Amino acid sequence: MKFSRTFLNRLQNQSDAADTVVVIDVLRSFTTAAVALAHGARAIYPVAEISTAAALLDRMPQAVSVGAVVGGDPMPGFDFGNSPAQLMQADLTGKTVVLSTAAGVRGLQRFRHARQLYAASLVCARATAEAIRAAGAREVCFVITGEWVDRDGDEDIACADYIESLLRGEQPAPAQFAQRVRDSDFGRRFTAGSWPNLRPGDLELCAQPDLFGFAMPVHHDDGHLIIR
Ligand SMILES: O=C(O)[C@H](CS(=O)(=O)O)OP(=O)(O)O
Repeated sequence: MKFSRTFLNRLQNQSDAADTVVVIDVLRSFTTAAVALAHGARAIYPVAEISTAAALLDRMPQAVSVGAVVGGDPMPGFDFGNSPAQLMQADLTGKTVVLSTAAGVRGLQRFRHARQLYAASLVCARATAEAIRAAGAREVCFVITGEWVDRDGDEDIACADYIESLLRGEQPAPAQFAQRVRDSDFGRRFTAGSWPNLRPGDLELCAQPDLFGFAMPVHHDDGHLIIR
């Protein structure tokens, strides 16, 4: 198996990886998505544009809207912010979720034509590695969504390192990757006390390796991406 990395927010090095693409967003989109599925959501539509989210919500009035703007403040008018800790308290049994976030969802849309596409975070890292192996991947490209001019993105790089190590047949110690999530530039904002919508409870959840035993393959449904 061959491995590569792409950084969503760099103009350079944007490969058009077409085999297996793993879009990583530990803080917080794909931890939020995993919690939503674990709490009963039947499907998640990751949409980048607000207009698309609005159209889907019009078509599916029972759907739950989850999202945040760049920086992490909740999307105005949505039912929930991009907060896994908040969703842990919600009963989403049988619900459809429309997820609109600034980085993770954009990464999925950017690589929507990959042969196999996964949304991944630390809470489902081992299950993601197992799903990739079972699908017979030849080339795996990890997309790092959390690197910005003022953030190192190491929460996502750590998750990529962990999944890649598992795929190489190594036995990595999960705790070191969890610590990197906490120590990342964005991770430290959750404990700084100066970002009211970035709360420590979210960081604690996002830094739990393999909390869930399922992967999040992304499929196509009537012109939209869908995670079931
Ligand atoms: O809401 C979040 O935690 C982040 C904010 S930002 O876009 O990285 O500034 O969004 P996400 O898409 O989950 O990375």
